[in-house]
Amino acid sequence: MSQPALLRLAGVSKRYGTVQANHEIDLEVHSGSIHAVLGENGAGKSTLMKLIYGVEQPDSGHIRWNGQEVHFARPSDAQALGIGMVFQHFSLFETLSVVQNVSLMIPGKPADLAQKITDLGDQFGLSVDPHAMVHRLSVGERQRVEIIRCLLLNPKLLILDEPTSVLPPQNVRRLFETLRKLQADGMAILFISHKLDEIRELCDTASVLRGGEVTGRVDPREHDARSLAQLMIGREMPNVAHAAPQPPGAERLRLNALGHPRASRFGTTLDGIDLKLRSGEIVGIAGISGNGQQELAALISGESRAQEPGMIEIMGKKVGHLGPMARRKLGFAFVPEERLGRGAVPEMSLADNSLLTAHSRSMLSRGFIRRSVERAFTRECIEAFDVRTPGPDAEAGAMSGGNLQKFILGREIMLNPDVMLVSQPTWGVDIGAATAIRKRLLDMRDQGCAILVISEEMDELFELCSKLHVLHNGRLSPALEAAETTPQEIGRYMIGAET
Ligand SMILES: Nc1ncnc2c1ncn2[C@@H]1O[C@H](COP(=O)(O)OP(=O)(O)OP(=O)(O)O)[C@@H](O)[C@H]1O
Repeated sequence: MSQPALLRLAGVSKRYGTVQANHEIDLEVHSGSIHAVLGENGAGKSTLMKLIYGVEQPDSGHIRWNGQEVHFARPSDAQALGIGMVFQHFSLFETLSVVQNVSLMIPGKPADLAQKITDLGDQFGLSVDPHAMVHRLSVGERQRVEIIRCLLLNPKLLILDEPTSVLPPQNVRRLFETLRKLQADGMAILFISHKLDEIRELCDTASVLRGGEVTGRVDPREHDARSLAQLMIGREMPNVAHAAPQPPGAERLRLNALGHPRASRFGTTLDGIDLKLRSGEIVGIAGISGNGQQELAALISGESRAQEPGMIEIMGKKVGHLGPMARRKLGFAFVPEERLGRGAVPEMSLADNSLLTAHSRSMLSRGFIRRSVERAFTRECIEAFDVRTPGPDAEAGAMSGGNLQKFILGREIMLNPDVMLVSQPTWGVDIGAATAIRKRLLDMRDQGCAILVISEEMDELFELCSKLHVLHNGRLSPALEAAETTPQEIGRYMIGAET
C-alpha cells in the first residue's frame, strides 16, 4: 500500500504488574482497509485497542495519526480525531433508555436521535427500540446499541472488539455489508474476532498477536481457518473426534407449560414452554437473543420465580418457587451469558469468585472462609481450564474476556453438577479454548450430566446437542432431533416462519 498509514504504532509496549500485555508492537492501519487482529485469549488484543483508543496509555513507543505523533490521555482525545470503538464489555447505563445512553455521547434532540437510531437500525440490521430501557435488553441488543452509538460519531477508524459474537447469523451478514460500505467510503476498520472464517471473509489484512507480540501479518484471504489458527496458537490445531452419545437416562430437568408475563413492556412473555432434559444428553436452545432467552435462563436458575412450583422440576422436585441456592443444592449449576456482574464480581479476586458458587465444597467452616480450600479450588480451576492469569488473587475484572469465561465455566463444571444450564458457552473464547470447552461439555454428558445449552451459534449447537429447540417470541418449538434437522429448518423457526 503506497498511501501513508492512517494509524501507525511503533514499538508500543504496555505492562500490568507482572503481565507484559503488549510488547514492542508495530502496526499500520490504512484507510479503506478492514484489518483483523487475532490471537488467543489473553494475547493482548483488547489492551492494544485500549491504547489506540486512549483508555490506557503505553509505557513506551509511538502512536502516529496521519503521520503526526499523538498522545491520547483519554478516549475523548481519540474520538476528537475520528476514532470510534465498540467494546467487548458494554459501557451502557442500565437505568437509562437507549436514546438517553446515546445522547450522553452524541449531541442532538432526543426525538432526532431516536429517529437516527431507528434509521441506522433499519439500514444496518441493528434494530432496537430507541425508547427501551437498557436493563431490559439482551446482550445482543445492547451490542447493537453500542455499534449504532459509534456509527453516529462518523469515525475515520472504527474499532470493533468481537462485534459479531452475539449477533445472530442474519445480522452478521448485514453488519458485514455495512462494514463493507463503510470501507468503500474510505473508513479504516480494526476488527477483533475469534471467528476465523469471518476474518477470512471480511478482512484484507490480519495482524497476529501471541503473548503480547505481533508474530505475523498476513492476507487472511490467502489462508484457511486451520492455518490462521496455527499462526495464532503457534502449533497445529488438534483434531477432535467426539463419541456418539449413549441413550439418555433419568429425567433431570422438566419444564411444564412454563409461562411468565414479561416484567416490562420491553421484556418477552414466555408462553407454554415444555421441555425435558435427561441424564447423559445435551439439549440446545437456538434462537436470536431477545426472544426470551434471558427470561427463560432466569426462571430455570431461580433468579426469578415461576408462577407455580410445578412449572419447573429439577431432579424430580418441583422448584419453581425456590431460589438459586436451593436449586444448586439439588445438583444444579448455571453459567449465565453475562460474565461480569452475573457470572463473576469484577472487583473480587478469582478465589473469592470461586466462593460465590462453590462454597459448598468445604470452603466454609463455622461461618469462616477456609482460604486454603478456596485457593486450592481456584488453582485447580485455573490449571484444568487453561485460564491464563497470574493466579487466584487476580481480580476477575482485570482478566481478558475469554479467560474469565473459561474460569466461570470451569468453576461450575468442577461442582460436578447433575444438571447444568449454560448460556453462550464459548462467547468470546478463542478457537483452541472453545474446542476444549465443547469437549468438556461432551465429557460431562458422557459421565451422565444433563446439560441445557442456550446458544446463538448454530454450528456449536449442532456439534453438541442431540435435540434442539428454537425459542422465538417467548415460545419454544417442539424438540427437533439434531441428526434429522438442518440449519435451514432451525433458521425458519428462528424467524418465526414455522410457528
Ligand atoms: N487492567 C488490567 N490489570 C491487570 N492485567 C490486565 C489488565 N488488563 C489486561 N490484563 C492482562 O493482560 C493480558 C492481555 O489481556 P487482553 O484483554 O488484552 O487480551 P485479549 O487478547 O484481548 O484476550 P480475549 O481474547 O480473552 O479478550 C492478560 O493476561 C490480562 O489478564
